[in-house]
Amino acid sequence: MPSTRHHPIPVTLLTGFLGSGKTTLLNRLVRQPGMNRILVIINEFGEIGLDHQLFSATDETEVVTLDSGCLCCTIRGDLARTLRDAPWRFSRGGQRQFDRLVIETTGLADPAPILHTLMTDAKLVAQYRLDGIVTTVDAAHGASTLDRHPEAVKQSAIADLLLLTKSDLTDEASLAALRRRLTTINPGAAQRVITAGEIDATALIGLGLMDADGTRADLARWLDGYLDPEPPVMDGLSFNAGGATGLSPLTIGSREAYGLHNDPNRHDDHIHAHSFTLDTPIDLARFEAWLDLMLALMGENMLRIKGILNIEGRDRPTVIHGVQHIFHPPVELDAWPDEDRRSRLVFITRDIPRKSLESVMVAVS
Ligand SMILES: Nc1nc2c(ncn2[C@@H]2O[C@H](COP(=O)(O)OP(=O)(O)OP(=O)(O)O)[C@@H](O)[C@H]2O)c(=O)[nH]1
Repeated sequence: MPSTRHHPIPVTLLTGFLGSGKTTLLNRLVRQPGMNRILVIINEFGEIGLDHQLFSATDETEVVTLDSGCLCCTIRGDLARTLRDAPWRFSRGGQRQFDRLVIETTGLADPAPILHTLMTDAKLVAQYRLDGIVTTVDAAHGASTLDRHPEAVKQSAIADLLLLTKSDLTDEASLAALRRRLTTINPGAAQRVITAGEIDATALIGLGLMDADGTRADLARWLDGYLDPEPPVMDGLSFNAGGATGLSPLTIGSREAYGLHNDPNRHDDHIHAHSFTLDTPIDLARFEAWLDLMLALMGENMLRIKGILNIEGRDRPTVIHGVQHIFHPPVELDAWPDEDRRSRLVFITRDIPRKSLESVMVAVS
């Protein structure tokens, strides 16, 4: 079997609501030059309209609960097996036939269990690394889908890149309103408007935290969508820089700033992105204790956590990356990407008051 130990295969998770254009996008992508060495796994049983040599569909008949035993960690057993077997199944003469994996989820799926599997299954952790989460949003029906389906809100909330599809079926004002709404749900995700799945494949690559060599030159882009105090579409942003504690909280995307009024029945009004910068190095033991407690208490509502940490006594930055209560093992980067040595953390949460996060952030700094 080809070794993947030192070069885990990058994985792109492609999610998005039913009919939002995932398959259309994939069919266009795999035809682009240099994209023939992508393995596409479709986590869906039934008719598949993908015109590609290297793909595998999984059969959702068996449900497996991972070790943590909770509902949000149930995954289709067949998918986990397909992922484990793929490197040898798609190899010829001992040579793996693919360099990148794309997993397309079913439109109604919560993508979290798939991410959990990638992060916790020891064999998969050695074989693969998550490169990014791409979510398609139907520009024509996106707003009503977000209104009616919490799965769609969650798919948007955890994305690294949001692709607004079917822009030909909507008008500019509706598209702009949808974009603003998505910005409030997930201010750090880049947004691209596409038609008929037309996008350069390179735009979907390298969205994650780590480069293959363990450094991340573009770390700023990864976090700064959340941290930029003056992003162009976000007037009304409240920014409280500095303070006696050295804690610089940044509240992003208040709904009123976008002309959106809070409505507890709207799914996305429960989702908030909270960012923090910490000027002083973090006490690791206290931070870990806090994180364990937070995740135990509100794991399922902590949708995504990303952070670069300046840990007391360490010269190099440590990055953390979690989906709900599951974390990638923390990774120490080779070097800080720039002069900024502050710890930066982003939490995308559902129904977690900012104050709960804030009080403990002060405690660890
Ligand atoms: N007008 C228009 N139609 C599109 C566009 N992108 C996709 N479609 C159509 O939308 C329909 C659904 O697209 P799919 O690519 O099958 O969507 P999907 O997300 O894979 O759907 P599921 O697998 O059911 O979740 C198809 O009829 C596509 O031809 C677009 O940009 N414009």
